Amino acid sequence: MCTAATYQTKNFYMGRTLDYEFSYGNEVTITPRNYPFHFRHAGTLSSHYAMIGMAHVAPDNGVDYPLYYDACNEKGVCMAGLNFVGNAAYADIIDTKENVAQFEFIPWILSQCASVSEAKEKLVQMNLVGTVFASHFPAAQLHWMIADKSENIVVESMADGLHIYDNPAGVLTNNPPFPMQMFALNNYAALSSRQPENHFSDKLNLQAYSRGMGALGLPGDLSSQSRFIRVAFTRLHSISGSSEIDSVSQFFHILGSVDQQRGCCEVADGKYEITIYTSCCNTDKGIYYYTTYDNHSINGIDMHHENLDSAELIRFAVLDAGEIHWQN
Ligand SMILES: C[C@H](CCC(=O)NCCS(=O)(=O)O)[C@H]1CC[C@H]2[C@@H]3[C@H](O)C[C@@H]4C[C@H](O)CC[C@]4(C)[C@H]3C[C@H](O)[C@]12C
Repeated sequence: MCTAATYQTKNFYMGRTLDYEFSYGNEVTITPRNYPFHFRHAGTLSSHYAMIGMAHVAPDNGVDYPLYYDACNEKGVCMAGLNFVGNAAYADIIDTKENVAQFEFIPWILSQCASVSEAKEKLVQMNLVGTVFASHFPAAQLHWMIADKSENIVVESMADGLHIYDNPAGVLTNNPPFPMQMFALNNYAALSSRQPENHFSDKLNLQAYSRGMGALGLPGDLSSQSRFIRVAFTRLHSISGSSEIDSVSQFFHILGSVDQQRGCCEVADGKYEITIYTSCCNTDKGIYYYTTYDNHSINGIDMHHENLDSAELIRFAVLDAGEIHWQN
């Protein structure tokens, strides 16, 4: 399971949890402006917007290629891919369209679009195809959130075509398709961050005997529908200062509401899904923050501290080891 969300304070933030039972091996990866993208069907882009995000880097014709999971570009557009297993379906190649392989979707949008509005224009001419990166990497079955400070959309490629939805909740998880996730919010319209009043019956003296009872009924399990509701509630009620540390700290608390602990979600005999990493990107400043399952300290990488005019990927190994700051 995975969850992505956005958050607005003085700056605009987007991040995700990456939940899975094993890691493909990922690094925080900056693609500078002059790294040539050789798209499989859509030609070569020699110069483009720079981006930073989490990627598995693999050789492609002798050159390192960034297989992004989530990323943000220097214009403040960000994008995350989340599992959509059983529902994702990619199209066949159509000669009259711009054919984009599923693994190229994040770089194809982020390298060329300065806003979600520009991304929407690109999507009109795009045909998302199932071309694989390599034979040992079958096409990932995903759907995507694309956001900037003004707009948030979800893109789902299904057997009946490409769907683009506005995302007023600012959240994406996994199955079912996005319109069903949004519809389920209707069931929780009565939930509140305030204490409840007794609407049950005036014949009974019902009391709020504990704090937090306004949100009684908020689903606590790890299913993607429940995580969608829980993160939407947490995000929409979130209050924080607008400084960088206040905002980033609050963002990690929002996604912390759907953190997956080892042992609670068994996906095969003895195999458990966990939150491998949680990310938070300051999309205005191009800073990528992350924590990992064992490393709860917030680590940060600022793309503007690197030479963004270069032509080679800039890669940072994830700091995975947990640390305790002893005070005596
Ligand atoms: C497994 C990841 C998604 C995690 C997730 O959504 N878990 C939820 C599980 S469930 O639905 O609730 O069961 C996805 C997100 C991004 C994916 C990767 C990226 O798409 C980049 C390449 C794409 C290649 O086709 C496959 C390898 C790959 C390197 C992908 C491997 C894997 O599918 C990743 C890492």
